[in-house]
Amino acid sequence: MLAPSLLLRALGKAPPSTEVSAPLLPRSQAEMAAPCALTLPSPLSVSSSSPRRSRRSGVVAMASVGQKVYAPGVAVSEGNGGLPKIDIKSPHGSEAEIYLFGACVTSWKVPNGKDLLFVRPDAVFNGQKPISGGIPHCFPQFGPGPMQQHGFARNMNWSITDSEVIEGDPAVTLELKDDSYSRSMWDFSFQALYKVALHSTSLSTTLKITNTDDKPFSFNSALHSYIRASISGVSVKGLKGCKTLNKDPDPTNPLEGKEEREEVTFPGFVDCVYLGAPSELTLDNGLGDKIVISNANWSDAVLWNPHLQMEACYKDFVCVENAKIETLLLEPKQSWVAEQKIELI
Ligand SMILES: O=P(O)(O)OC[C@H]1O[C@@H](O)[C@H](O)[C@@H](O)[C@@H]1O
Repeated sequence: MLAPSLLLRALGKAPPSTEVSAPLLPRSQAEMAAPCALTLPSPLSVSSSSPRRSRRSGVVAMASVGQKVYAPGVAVSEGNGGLPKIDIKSPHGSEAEIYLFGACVTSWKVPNGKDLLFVRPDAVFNGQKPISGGIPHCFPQFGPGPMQQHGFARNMNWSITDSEVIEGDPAVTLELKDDSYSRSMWDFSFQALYKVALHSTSLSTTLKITNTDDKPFSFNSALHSYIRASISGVSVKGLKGCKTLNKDPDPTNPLEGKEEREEVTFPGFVDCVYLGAPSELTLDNGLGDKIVISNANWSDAVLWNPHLQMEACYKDFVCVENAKIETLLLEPKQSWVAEQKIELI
């Protein structure tokens, strides 16, 4: 049972919307709709004053204002450190957990019970430091840069704006808006909407950043995905030919190069940005699983394994991050949308 104060935080500041949240775009549509930055004519949220339910082309949505009513397969509970988390369960047997702090997906279990994500043993759940593991956000800065490492979205509380069932599977949408904390680092008004949709063998996320200010802003971003692995057996396919920015040895002065390998492996420390990455990478996690990480509009990728810098856990994970490294400019009212799908094949 969630403590009342936590429940209030979980229910968040914004009323859930039910009418206009679209199912995840098929890849081709997402690409067409968002080649770079697109202007959406109308705001995304339509608020309701009482719980209600709508059904449109396979989408069932349930939401309430100030009441704990979510779509079937979606619940809010108390997680580590008393932080609220969303639990989503698919009737196909997969499940995921998302902390409102950082909108961080910390667990994604496929029907055989395996959790394909990894949370570092040094992760703290105190609502102060970002959660080190799962899929943290890097926004509005990937870094290094003038702001704190990876920006602020991973250490702010997001709120739930929508929950729905799409063709039998649950999905939730979280929202982040600027506040005094974000403005102390980045003085802009913005809205981030993050939709997480569970399927039997895949997890999709759609991130939409909207400039709600009256002046343009620039940002970059990444989904810093920690994938459970056995590092000596890990390989990532699909990056051959990409321009690389190798952050080893100096992250502030990365070395330019080109990836020549069909398969990238992790025999030691790796911290490398791949510019113009393809829309699909194949990861062998070294544990017997093949995972396809596909995306629309995340133009770049990052591979990271800390090796002996994190002696206690480096063997157990690899970060394969979809990223937008080259700075993106959004004019007032413009939005940028990017989608990621992680699929066990
Ligand atoms: O420990 P953090 O702040 O989550 O960052 C971990 C790493 O994240 C990676 O994305 C960066 O490329 C690395 O340079 C960085 O060290």
